[in-house]
Amino acid sequence: MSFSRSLKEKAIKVWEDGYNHPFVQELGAGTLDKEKFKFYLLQDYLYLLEYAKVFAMAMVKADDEKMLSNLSSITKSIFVDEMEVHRIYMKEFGITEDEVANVKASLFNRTYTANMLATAQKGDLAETLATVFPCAWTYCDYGKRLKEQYKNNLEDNFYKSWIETYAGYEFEESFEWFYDAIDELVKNKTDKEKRKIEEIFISSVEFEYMFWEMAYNKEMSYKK
Ligand SMILES: Cc1ncc(CN)c(N)n1
Repeated sequence: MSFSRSLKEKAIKVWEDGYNHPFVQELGAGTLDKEKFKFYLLQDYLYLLEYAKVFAMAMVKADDEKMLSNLSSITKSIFVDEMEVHRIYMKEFGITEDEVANVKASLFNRTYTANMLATAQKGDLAETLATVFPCAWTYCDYGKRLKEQYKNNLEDNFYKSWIETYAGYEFEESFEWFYDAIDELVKNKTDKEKRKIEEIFISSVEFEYMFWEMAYNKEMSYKK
């Protein structure tokens, strides 16, 4: 198995805990409290703005045309395809543009995005891709699995658009190039440098888990 594809196994415990998190499972079953989803949606909107900046930082580190073009396409797909899901649900919830403009990022959301941006700022291109790789890969994996697991009641599921977006071919296509790109970038790295990339990847899987947890508990800040 290639280095990039083996990364999931390195984080398998928290990866599976993420899939089995009540937020993800209840979303799949269609039973998730809409207020929890609304909280997630608004926080995720802010998250995606910061996530897109990591790709902009990756572009500055890239030299070849293919890499630049892939990074530019995924950034476009964040604003066009992923944000479309947000627009659908925001309309459904009657969330106004004013409301969106006034949302404050939760403490954990700020922690997660600050970590991604700091990794991108300090690291090379491989490290920058490793910090955002789980963001795309876990969503694709969870989306596909939910679609299969809950196929019998998908039509009536309020969260069908979310599931179908992340289970869809377009989403997978937007980041599939990551596997070969990471394998190419680590070719000349030492074992120690590869371990660092693994650690960055695992951290982001952990952050993804905690994002579900934050949303499920609608946690804006610390608890006393
Ligand atoms: C927190 C989070 N992580 C990942 C994704 C999928 N790009 C997302 N929309 N939100």
